[in-house]
Amino acid sequence: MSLLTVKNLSKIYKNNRGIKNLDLIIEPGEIVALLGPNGAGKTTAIKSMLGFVNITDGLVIMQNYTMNEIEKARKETGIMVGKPMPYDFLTGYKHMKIHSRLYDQVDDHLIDQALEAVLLTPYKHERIKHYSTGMKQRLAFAQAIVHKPKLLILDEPFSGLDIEGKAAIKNRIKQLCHDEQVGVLISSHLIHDIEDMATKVCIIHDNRWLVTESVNHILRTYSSLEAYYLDQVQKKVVYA
Ligand SMILES: Nc1ncnc2c1ncn2[C@@H]1O[C@H](COP(=O)(O)OP(=O)(O)OP(=O)(O)O)[C@@H](O)[C@H]1O
Repeated sequence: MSLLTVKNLSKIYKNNRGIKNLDLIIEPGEIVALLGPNGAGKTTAIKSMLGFVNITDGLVIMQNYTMNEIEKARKETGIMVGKPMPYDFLTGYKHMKIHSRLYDQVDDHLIDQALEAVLLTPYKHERIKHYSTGMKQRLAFAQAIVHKPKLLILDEPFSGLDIEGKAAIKNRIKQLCHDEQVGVLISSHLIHDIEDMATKVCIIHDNRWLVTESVNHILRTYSSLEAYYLDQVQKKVVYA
């Protein structure tokens, strides 16, 4: 059974922008990159799947829940959307402790594991107001994985991260997919951020879905994901 099925999803704002006709499936163990330039509709697509905005049309089934039960689906999913906004006066550890009250199964061991995965162990008793932007981003990822969800939905998770922070998060994502068959959706406007981990790419451009394709399949024909991406965008311009 798929972890996420999105069919013909559209969210069209009054200005006629947003996202149109998105199709996407995430199976256990897959890392799906939602690729598109700034303003393409990535965040709108993710907010629509998660029920944070009312959709215009389409179908979403997340971990066997329909849109009517999206709150249950969200609780079983690891989510990073928007700028992290933890309480500055808490320590990283206390922040995780309070967040974890949402879940029965999260104990100190899981909190420590999540903080370790994002290299925050040495700073866990420091107040968040002393964290850098990248440290807050890493804390947001720790928060997303702490309850061991089977599905992760991450909107631009690498923004503001340095090389080590990015590598730590990528390694944990790959490990979760490989060892625990977690499925992951990662949005990015940078192919280089996802090319060493994505198993599938979903390209959106100009507020429209273009294509969803497996990376193995793409690399049989194209020399790189970048070449494939540029070809898809070029075809769209020609046929528009
Ligand atoms: N609340 C809103 N009302 C009207 N238009 C909106 C709203 N939110 C986003 N848009 C428009 O919808 C389009 C898609 O925006 P979205 O934020 O989803 O893009 P994105 O791909 O996530 O971009 P970025 O990479 O810059 O974060 C943009 O043209 C944006 O201006």
